[in-house]
Amino acid sequence: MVTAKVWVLKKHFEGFPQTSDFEMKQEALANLKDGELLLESVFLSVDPYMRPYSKRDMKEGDVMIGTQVARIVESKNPAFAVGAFVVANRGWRTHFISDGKDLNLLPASWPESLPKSLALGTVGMPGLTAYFGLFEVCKMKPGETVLVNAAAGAVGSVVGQLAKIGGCKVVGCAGSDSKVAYLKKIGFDEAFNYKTVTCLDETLRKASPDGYDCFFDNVGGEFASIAINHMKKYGRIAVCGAISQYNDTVPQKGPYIQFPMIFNELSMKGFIVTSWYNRREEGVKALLKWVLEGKLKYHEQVTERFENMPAAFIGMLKGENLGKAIIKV
Ligand SMILES: NC(=O)C1=CN([C@@H]2O[C@H](COP(=O)(O)OP(=O)(O)OC[C@H]3O[C@@H](n4cnc5c(N)ncnc54)[C@H](OP(=O)(O)O)[C@@H]3O)[C@@H](O)[C@H]2O)C=CC1
Ligand SMILES: CCCCC/C=C\CC(=O)/C=C/C=C/C=C/[C@@H](O)CCCC(=O)O
Repeated sequence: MVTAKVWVLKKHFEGFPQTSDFEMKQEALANLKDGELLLESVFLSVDPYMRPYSKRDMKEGDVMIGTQVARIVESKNPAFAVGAFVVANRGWRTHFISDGKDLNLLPASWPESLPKSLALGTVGMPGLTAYFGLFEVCKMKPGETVLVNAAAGAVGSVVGQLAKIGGCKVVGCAGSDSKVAYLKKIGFDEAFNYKTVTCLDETLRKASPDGYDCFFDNVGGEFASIAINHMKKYGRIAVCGAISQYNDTVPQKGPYIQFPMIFNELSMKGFIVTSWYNRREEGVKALLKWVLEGKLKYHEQVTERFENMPAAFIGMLKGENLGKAIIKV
């Protein structure tokens, strides 16, 4: 009998999550039935969506939502061999049983040399978010100028590099000087620390005096309200996330945005990456190719041990991660 360790949401978050909001429990797993398989999580993901989704989708006592790269350790399902690796969406747990219907095998072309954790980041949901957000929502064209915030993170760092691959000028911001240095290292044309600039409006103008064709917004809030005034005519805004608001206890008051929307006839579209999952294979194939060609660089903020998962989640929300935040079990 295998016993899984799981993290449950003990108490709904109020403001920033606290470690006391989580509780680790043990879960005895039954013996496999025909068609089932037993898996162990090898890498787990912590992502910003877990903060707002926990309020919308979870009740206290539920296992925290999330995805993992898992290895098949026992199989009574002929379609899945022991030793194979999959991406699953089974939450914060060390082991789980599946009937195989909710598993995505890692591509057969995945080279041994490439960390399998990338299937949770650059070559996984965040990378696909950047891919579809840029190509299908922003519809960026060569020669355009792209702005992206949270640019040193799992999604933003891919947005900037894909925009460079697409022949665009890229401006990004992040919350530390070391992250800004990283952005310049991976090819951003302009990068700034939004926490230390004296005037965001002036900084955005200086970075691109003609304005921006595409704005990939991961942050929302005041940044977005200022940035929208720097959009070129017919500019496009991909509303990807609003992490500046996820931990608010009192909703922020957003200034008036209709004027630049109308005056510059802007397109602004919210999107959720799972709406593009019918083309997931296309995206993963493209991202994997660019990584292997060295055109798409990656960085992972790896936290060791399952027990440290809440701290890693809180740290990511506070900006302590460079690149994708990952837990190595
Ligand atoms: N629509 C969709 O389908 C998806 C949307 N998303 C969204 O994309 C965004 C980025 O996600 P992801 O790349 O996974 O996360 P990141 O790896 O970028 O980590 C979150 C980062 O957000 C930044 N941040 C945190 N609080 C604030 C704040 N108050 N103001 C500005 N920046 C802040 C921090 O970086 P910094 O140092 O820059 O402050 C932190 O490192 C999130 O909003 C997320 O919800 C992600 C996946 C799918
Ligand atoms: C202040 C309100 C903010 C609303 C937008 C919140 C988050 C946007 C975002 O980050 C979306 C992420 C989507 C992630 C999808 C992950 C999938 O791997 C599975 C997620 C769970 C599920 O839908 O089954």
